[in-house]
Amino acid sequence: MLTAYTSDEIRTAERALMALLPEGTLMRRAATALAVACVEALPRVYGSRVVLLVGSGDNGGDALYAGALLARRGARVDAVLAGKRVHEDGLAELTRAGGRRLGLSQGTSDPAVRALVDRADVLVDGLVGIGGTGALREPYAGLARLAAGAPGVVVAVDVPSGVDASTGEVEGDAVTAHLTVTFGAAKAGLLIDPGASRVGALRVAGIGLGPYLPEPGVVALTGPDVAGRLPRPGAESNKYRRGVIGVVAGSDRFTGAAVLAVAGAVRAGAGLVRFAGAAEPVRQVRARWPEAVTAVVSPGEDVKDVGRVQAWVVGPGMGTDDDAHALAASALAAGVPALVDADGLTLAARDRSLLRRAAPTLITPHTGELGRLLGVPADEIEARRLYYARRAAAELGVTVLLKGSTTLVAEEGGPVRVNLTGTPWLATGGTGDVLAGIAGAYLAGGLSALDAASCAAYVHGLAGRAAAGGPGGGEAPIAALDIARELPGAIRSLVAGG
Ligand SMILES: NC(=O)C1=CN([C@@H]2O[C@H](COP(=O)(O)OP(=O)(O)OC[C@H]3O[C@@H](n4cnc5c(N)ncnc54)[C@H](OP(=O)(O)O)[C@@H]3O)[C@@H](O)[C@H]2O)[C@@H](O)CC1
Ligand SMILES: [K+]
Repeated sequence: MLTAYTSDEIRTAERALMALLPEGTLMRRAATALAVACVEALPRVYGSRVVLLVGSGDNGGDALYAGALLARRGARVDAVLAGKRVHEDGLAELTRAGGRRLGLSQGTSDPAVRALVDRADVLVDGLVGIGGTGALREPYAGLARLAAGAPGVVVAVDVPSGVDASTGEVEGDAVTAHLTVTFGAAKAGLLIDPGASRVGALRVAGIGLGPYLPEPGVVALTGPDVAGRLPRPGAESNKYRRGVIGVVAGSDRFTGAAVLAVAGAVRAGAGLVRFAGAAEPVRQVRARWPEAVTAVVSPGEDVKDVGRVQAWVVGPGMGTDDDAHALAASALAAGVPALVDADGLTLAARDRSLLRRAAPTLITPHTGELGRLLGVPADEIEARRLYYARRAAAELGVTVLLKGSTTLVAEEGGPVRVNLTGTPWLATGGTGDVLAGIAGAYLAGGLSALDAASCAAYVHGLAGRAAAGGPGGGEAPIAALDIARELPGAIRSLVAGG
């Protein structure tokens, strides 16, 4: 499991470790790791051009010491000093190694600065790290904009400047890096958008902080974590023991969501799928998924008549009228785990009592749906994903899977799980319905809401990548049903350790 921390947690650990070590040890460890990363990013070090963007704090100090190491290996190193102060020892080290310095007396539009940035093979962003607060101020903001047009490799020191290391929030200009070398442990903000998309490749450089770190507030499951959690049939299994999932989805107007949710459930390995809905979606589901047991539910009927299930999925495409409300309420009245998605969430936004249940409840909103549930604009949620995922879990008393550029799974009292698989190509109609089916199958298979949600997000992301053209993620458009098709292969390679 990858663990991630806030700036304060890192600082506390850093203080505890620093008290045991000679002064400057940690910075030298950090600078060495940073210099090694720069060496690897360069075709050859000797004769290459390295430009350091240096802020006033220790983040700048790291850049200066790393620059000194590169200068000693024959690189031409120029430091652009952006702050009112500079890490004096770091600057002295760079100067001794033959590096040069340039002030910003003429501002960031200084042609000399632009020329350096334009010719840099590697541009090192040492403006601010975990000490950064709020939107980048000038002249740092101007340098971040300049870095955006740099032709060389942009390497961020600890955190891309302008990204809040604790939350991933980005208030103004921020550096977009090709590679971020972060020290001691991952910072939560490096895993969560909008910050995460500024990070590029992430390298965590150990500097000995491990024993001093607290319980993490943010974690990410890795492949083996997910493989170890997935429900798998044993010799004693039968379709009922493996988990029967009930799906309440679709309407005479919207039939696709029903087919897609059932597809996710079947392909994720549900023992049996029971589908309940209006006549037309039932017809469509029967035609596409003969494996499912279907029942037409007329207005006023109770879904319980469909048969016993171990978990319900309620909502995709079911509509939001009174009949839909009654149907959702009858499924959610059952004392088994339930997943509420899409129209089910719109209904819950109008009537929160739908979510007040004794059995575990998982909601799977995108930012717009969560916005309606909390009464907050969607773009505000997009900007502060970690905060709102946590708040929703606490306020609504449910497990929250917040979809979008980085999927988060939050439950009160525990660390938030970030999903690291996926591809931007997943942002297309119907993929959420497939995800609901997968997570519902895992709930029915006996996983907790937290595990069902995070394992579903993981395999959904893997299948999405495969559908887009390859295990690492290709660049091809995908349709939602492609994800269901790729699921068995993705799960197979995950379980095999691939
Ligand atoms: N943790 C570890 O174990 C290790 C940590 N190490 C390193 O130390 C780094 C932390 O260093 P740090 O504490 O000196 O803070 P840092 O990030 O350099 O920035 C602080 C300065 O930035 C400024 N500033 C702030 N916000 C701003 C804004 N919005 N816009 C513009 N300016 C802004 C503000 O300057 P001021 O405005 O006061 O002049 C403030 O003083 C850490 O990220 C890692 O790289 C390694 O060396 C060793 C191991
Ligand atoms: K930085």
